[in-house]
Amino acid sequence: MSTGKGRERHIPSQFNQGERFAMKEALKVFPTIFKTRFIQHEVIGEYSHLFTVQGSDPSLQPYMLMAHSDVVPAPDEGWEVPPFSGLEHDGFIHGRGTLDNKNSLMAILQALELLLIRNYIPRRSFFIALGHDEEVSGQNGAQKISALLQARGVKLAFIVDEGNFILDGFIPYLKKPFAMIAVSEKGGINLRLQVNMTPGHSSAPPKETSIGILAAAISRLEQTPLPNMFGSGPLKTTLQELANEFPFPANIVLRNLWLFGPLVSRLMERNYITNALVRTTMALTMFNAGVKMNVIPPMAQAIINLRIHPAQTVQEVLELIKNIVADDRVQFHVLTAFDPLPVSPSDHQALGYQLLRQTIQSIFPEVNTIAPGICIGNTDSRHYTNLTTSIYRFNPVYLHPQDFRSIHGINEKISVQAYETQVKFIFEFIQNADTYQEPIPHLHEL
Ligand SMILES: CCCCCCCC/C=C\CCCCCCCC(=O)N[C@@H](CC(N)=O)C(=O)O
Ligand SMILES: [Zn+2]
Ligand SMILES: [Zn+2]
Repeated sequence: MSTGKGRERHIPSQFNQGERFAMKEALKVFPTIFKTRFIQHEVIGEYSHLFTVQGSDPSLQPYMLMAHSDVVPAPDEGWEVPPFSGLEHDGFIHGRGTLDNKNSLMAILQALELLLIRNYIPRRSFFIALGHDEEVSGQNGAQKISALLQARGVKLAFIVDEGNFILDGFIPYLKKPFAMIAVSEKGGINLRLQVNMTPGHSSAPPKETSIGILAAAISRLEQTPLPNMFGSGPLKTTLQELANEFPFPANIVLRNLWLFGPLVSRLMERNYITNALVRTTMALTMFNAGVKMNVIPPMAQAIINLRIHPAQTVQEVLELIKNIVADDRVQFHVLTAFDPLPVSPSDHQALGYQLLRQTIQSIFPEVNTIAPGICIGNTDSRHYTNLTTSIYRFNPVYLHPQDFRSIHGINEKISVQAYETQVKFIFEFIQNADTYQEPIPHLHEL
C-alpha cells in the first residue's frame, strides 16, 4: 500500500539525548501542542481531553488515537515501590497506570510534541481523545466525546485504542513474540446477586442464612464454567496466522483446526488467560453481607463481572447464569451490560489495520506475525461505534504474562526503553497515516 513516504520528507524518529531525557521526565505540559494554531484543545465532561489536529488535506478522512488518564486503585501492599510514586529504577518506571494506560496517553502527546518541534504538519486530520473515566464505564468521558463528534457530523476512518499488545510468552512452544491487534472486544455484564432474609438473633439460626444461600449459589457458578465457544469469533484466524511460528506438529494442528479444534480448545482452557479467549468468563469481584456478629444477616450481595464471548449475547448469558444458580431466593440485578463488539476489518483494504501493520513491521522488525484477535478486556473505544466500523485495540508494547498480571494487579511497570519505543511508534504511525489511501467502507457481518 502507498505510504506517507510520498510526502515531501519523512521525519526520522531519532531523538537526541536531551529529548530522550525530556521524554522520560516529561510530566510537564507539552508547550508546542498548546501553541500550535492548527490544533484545537477542548475539555469534555470536566476531565477528559479532546485534541483536534487539523490536517492540510481536508479531503482525507480523519482518524482517532485514544488513551485514558484514570487508573484502578492500588493499595501499597505487595508493591516493590509505592504505586503512585512514579519511581524509576532498574530501567523501569514503576506505578499504577504505566501499562494501563498512562503510557499511551503520554506517548501520544510526546510523539506529537516531537513532531511539531520538527515543524511537522499532518496531511490527514486526526483526533486525540483522552478519557478520564475509562475504568468506570467511560460515560462522562468517551461517551460525551463521541456524542460531541457525532453532533459535529464527524466520521472516522479508524480508531486506535488500548487493548492488546505484542504478546510474548503466552502460548507454550511459541518462543517468538507476535502482535495481536484486537479487531473486537468481548461483551460485559456487571451483575448483582442478592439474597434478603428476616434478621434475628444468631443464637437460634435458620437452617440457611442469606450468606450461606448466596455463597452456595456463587460456588455453583464457579464450579460450572460457561460453554467453551472455540471456533467462533476471531480466535481461529489468530491461531491460523500463528501456525507458521510453531514447530511441527503444532503447526499442522493449527492449520487444521477443522479436525484439531476440540484438542486446541481443551488446551486453551487450561490456562486462565487463553481460557478467556474461548468462553464467557465469570469473576466474583465483590461480596458484602452481615451487620453484626450476633445478628442473622438480613442481606447478602455479590457482584459478578462477566466478559461475554463474541458468539454469545447478554440475554443468553443471563439465562445460563440463572439456570446454574437455580434458586428463586437469589435475586438478579443487571448493573451494566453490553453485547460483544462488532469485528473490525483486517483485510488488505482496512486502512487502520494496514497502517498498524506497516508501523509494527517498521518499529519491530523482529515480530514476524501480526494477527487480528479479540480483546478480553473492555475499552472506551466501544463508545465510538457510531463514528467508525474500524476500531483497533493495540498498544505497541511487549507484554509478558507477568506484565498482564500487573494490569489491575501489583507492581505495574514499563521499561524506559519500551516507553521510548511506544513514542517512536506513534511518531511514525502519525506520519504513515498521511497516506493518500482512503478506507473502503466496511459493513459488519450481521
Ligand atoms: C492466542 C493468544 C493469547 C492471547 C492472550 C491475551 C493476553 C491478554 C492481553 C491483553 C489484555 C489486557 C486488557 C487491557 C485492556 C483493558 C483495559 C481495561 O482495563 N478496561 C477495564 C474498564 C472497561 N473499559 O471496562 C475493564 O474492566 O476491562
Ligand atoms: Zn484498566
Ligand atoms: Zn485501560
